Amino acid sequence: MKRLPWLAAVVTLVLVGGVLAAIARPSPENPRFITDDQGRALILHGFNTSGSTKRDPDSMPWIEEQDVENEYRLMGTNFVRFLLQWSALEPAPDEYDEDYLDAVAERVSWYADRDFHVLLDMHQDLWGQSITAEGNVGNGAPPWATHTDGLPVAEQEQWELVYLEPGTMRSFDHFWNTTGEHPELMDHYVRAWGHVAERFADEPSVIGYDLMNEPWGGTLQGPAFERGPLAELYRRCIDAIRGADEDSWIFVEPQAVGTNWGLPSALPHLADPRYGEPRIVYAPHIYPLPMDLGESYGDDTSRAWIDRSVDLWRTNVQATAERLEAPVVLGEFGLDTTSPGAMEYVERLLEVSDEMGAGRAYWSNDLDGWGPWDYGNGGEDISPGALVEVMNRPYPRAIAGEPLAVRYDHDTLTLTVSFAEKSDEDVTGPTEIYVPEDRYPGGGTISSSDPEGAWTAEWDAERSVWEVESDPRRQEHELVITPPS
Ligand SMILES: CN(C)c1ccc(C(=O)NC[C@H]2N[C@H](CO)[C@@H](O)[C@@H]2O)cc1
Repeated sequence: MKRLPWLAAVVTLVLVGGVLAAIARPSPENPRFITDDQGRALILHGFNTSGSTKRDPDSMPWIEEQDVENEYRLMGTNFVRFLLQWSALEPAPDEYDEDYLDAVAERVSWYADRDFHVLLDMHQDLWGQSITAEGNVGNGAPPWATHTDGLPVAEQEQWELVYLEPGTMRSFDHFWNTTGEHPELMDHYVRAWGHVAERFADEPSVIGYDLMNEPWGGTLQGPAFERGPLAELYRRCIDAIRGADEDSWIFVEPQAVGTNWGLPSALPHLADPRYGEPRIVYAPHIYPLPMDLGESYGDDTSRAWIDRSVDLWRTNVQATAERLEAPVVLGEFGLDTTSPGAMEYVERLLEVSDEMGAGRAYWSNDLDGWGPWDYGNGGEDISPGALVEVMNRPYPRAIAGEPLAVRYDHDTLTLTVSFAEKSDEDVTGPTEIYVPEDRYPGGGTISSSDPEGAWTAEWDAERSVWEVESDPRRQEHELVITPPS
């Protein structure tokens, strides 16, 4: 991609300056957290798995079970955004491929056996493979649901521009019923989600469903799209899922364009008909515009623009999460790990998601220079890349209370976890903190603000996790973990 620093600066200045004036306002921290069946707040930390799914003949990621084991051993992750393909799920109208779902379920079990939380992501990019005859550009929707009306779709040097191709625009316009000619498409999509929910409703490791990856409104953009057909799709999918699964969390994304850069979303509040607290999660992505334009975090001027974009993104994400009354999971963040300053950028986003109390999934677990692996010999030789050390950081997997703050100081390797007792709810089980054994032999040193003898900490060497039982008589607790003193 050509470097256009002056354009990056001008465009970002306009975006950040203009929108900050209109939108920026202090907003309360993340109003809620995703909780497990013991009422504990979950901090989700993991990867998108994987980009390779888009081109795999079976629509499966490249990973095998040993790769899941390696990921846990090397990085202690507890979350995976697992890519699904509608085209594999429903190869013909109302015909579901149960072998495909069996293959998904097998991979879910690999993660379940290691206490991961699995988010099933109905992934699309550029609508679907059959927007071009070669089938090598888009992914997601099946051919029978793709109506380009014969309009052209030319491949582009920058893949994103294919979203603007007439045939791609038409395919989306038919799906959102902007044309009024194919209302059946959204019907099928909604029923497909209902079928997936029926299949995984009783799988406790499936934490939830991400209804559509990076939605694109075609000729309908911005609030007209997000508050119109996108919200309609979400409401219908929520109802279909709740007809089969009362308890999983339902993840909704804003339109990608603009919000990936930090601009505000107009997504409206979405009701959850389940009995009890709503379980809707706001799941935006972040790809700062200066980086999309080729700037790197290693350049001081660009880093300043990127940091301002990240701050804008955070402000607007928290405003939308407040409106949705939803916890936040950063569904995608990532970059070319060989670019200058790449690891500092990742550290910054891990810090921001910690401060927001947000989960996060790095894009992506692939052998492609963005992922955590160095690889050679056609992918046969895989070894940990630079990203592994950055992602392999101590973090609280589950917090037995209401999180107040999670702070990791990578200079002193000190993790601080503060949380309050939740008097109004039953919370059972320990606070679980993953600590990488390599830099914290034996789990390092752990301390609590609770009185001596009123709290306990057990080191589970097999999982590399501290299990902490705190003093219920204390309203607030602060745990501090450092390398062995
Ligand atoms: C014009 N539109 C609609 C558009 C432009 C750019 C992206 C994008 O960069 N997305 C970032 C990453 N997300 C996908 C997977 O979800 C990756 O392939 C992209 O790198 C998305 C949409």
